[in-house]
Amino acid sequence: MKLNHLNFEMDFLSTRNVKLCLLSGDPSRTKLIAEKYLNDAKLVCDNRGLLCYVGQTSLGLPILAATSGMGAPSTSIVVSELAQAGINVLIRVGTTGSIQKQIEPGSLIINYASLCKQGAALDIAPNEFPSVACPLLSTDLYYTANAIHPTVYFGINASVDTFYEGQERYANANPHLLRKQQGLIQEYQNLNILNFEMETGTLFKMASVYKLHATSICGVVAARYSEDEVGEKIIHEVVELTIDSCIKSALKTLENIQCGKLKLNN
Ligand SMILES: O=P(O)(O)O[C@H]1O[C@H](CO)[C@@H](O)[C@H]1O
Ligand SMILES: O=c1cc[nH]c(=O)[nH]1
Repeated sequence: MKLNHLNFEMDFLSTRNVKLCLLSGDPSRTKLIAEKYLNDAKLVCDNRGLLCYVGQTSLGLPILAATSGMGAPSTSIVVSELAQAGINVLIRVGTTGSIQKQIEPGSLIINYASLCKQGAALDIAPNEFPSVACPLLSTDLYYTANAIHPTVYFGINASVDTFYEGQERYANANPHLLRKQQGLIQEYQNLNILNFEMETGTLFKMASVYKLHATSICGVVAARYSEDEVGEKIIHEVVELTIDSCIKSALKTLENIQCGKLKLNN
């Protein structure tokens, strides 16, 4: 039987012993991972902008590079189907906007927990259910990233459903944000939240409920603490540099699992 959206046979991955996955919001990042960082990558799904490739790490063992799409509803479909297909470790490789002044564009952030303000997650677990990463996976990723990149941060993010209103962007088709969105960045800065993005919170809740292991590493591509218009923008020049380090770090952590150096409890 085929999966509803990922379009490959339910047992396609398990019969090839593929259990580890790098999950990106952007399909072009999935393609990049497959073509530049994996050996012998083969496209196994191309449906609705959701790309999946099976390829091998430098250890000659298989992993999946998959697309979540943007936001929690799409992520929830993809993560559920990957779990049905036997994936049990997921590392989100994404982009993010920093809200803390010390975290400049070009830095990496590993999130070990999320303030999860996402509608889709409410269909999976109660609002109060913690949105936490796998601690062992996150810690290993923190060390691998530090060996690769000069500026790596470890902390809590806010996962929200909108890129504009939900992240207090005034340079928007709708500059009249609801009162509850006005001052959001300041409020979250005071809560020591490091960054905004749109998938991690739901991924973490799903992983806990489905008994999977998940974590998240993102490149900082926007400085949301900046008062001027620059802070509202994605800095595209920084994306490539940070994403290269995110992918290398996440791959190294998956290789640590493959060679037995990192053991995750079941
Ligand atoms: O770069 P990706 O992984 O898509 O992640 C971030 O970028 C998108 C918004 O531009 C959202 O999906 C957000 O979470
Ligand atoms: O500011 C940003 C940058 C990337 N992704 C987001 O969700 N927000």
